[in-house]
Amino acid sequence: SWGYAPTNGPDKWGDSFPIANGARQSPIDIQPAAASYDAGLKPLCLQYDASTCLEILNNGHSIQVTFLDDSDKSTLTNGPISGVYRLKQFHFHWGGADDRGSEHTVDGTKYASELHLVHWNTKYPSFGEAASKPDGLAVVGVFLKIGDANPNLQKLLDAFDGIKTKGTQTSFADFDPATLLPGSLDYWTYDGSLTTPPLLESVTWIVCKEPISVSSDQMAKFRSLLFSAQGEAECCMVDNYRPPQPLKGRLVRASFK
Ligand SMILES: NS(=O)(=O)c1ccc(O)c(NC(=O)NCCc2ccccn2)c1
Ligand SMILES: [Zn+2]
Repeated sequence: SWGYAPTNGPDKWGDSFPIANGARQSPIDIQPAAASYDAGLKPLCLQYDASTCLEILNNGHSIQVTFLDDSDKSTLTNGPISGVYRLKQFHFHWGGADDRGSEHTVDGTKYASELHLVHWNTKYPSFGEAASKPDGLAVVGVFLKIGDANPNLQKLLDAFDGIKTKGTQTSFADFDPATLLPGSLDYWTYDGSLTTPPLLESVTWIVCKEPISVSSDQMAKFRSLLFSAQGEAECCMVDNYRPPQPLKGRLVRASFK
């Protein structure tokens, strides 16, 4: 199945998922000078309840923290979207070294990692239903920039020993994802897709301009995870990012001047 190796990575995804060459694929290179300031864009409203945090898992592509999404306890409202979107999960993408790892880039600049907070539109009955609709999902992207250690990542990193291999998970309670947001919620927004197969063109992307910090040592913890399952030849979970895709005439709007 799909992955990030030369044999099954991003350049091969189009063989099984032809939408890989579609009109609204993600990620993209964001060029701030070409973005259009839209005074009509509202501030993001992210309201999360730590008690909805369920577990942390290694799904063989990334590490993912999943949330109870049977009520409007953890939601995204306003910003570029209308209605209420529920938080389903968050996960990361990162590189094999500090000079790469993010999926979106800014004027070609790659960050060491990128956090994705995945929300689905409650006008649909579930994430799975929403994932196939053009307005079904909204993902907030936050860049991780190498600098001081980030204390808000530590609880997450401390859980990694229990989820080293593909298919492992552990309970993970009382984590507030708002602690991973930057001080400013200025953002760029554009219509895009899932950045992994099935590459569904159902995502309103909301990429924060301000990164959060992560230290080199903390990044090394991410790189100690494995793509491989227990008993398989060990394969380090690194470079699990899709490179930028053609903009194909799309408009990128900015919430700030
Ligand atoms: N990287 S991303 O675009 O934020 C993102 C967000 C939510 C996702 O479910 C995915 N992709 C993902 O989970 N793919 C494998 C499982 C899946 C998800 C959706 C529909 C069918 N199968 C990517
Ligand atoms: Zn992602």
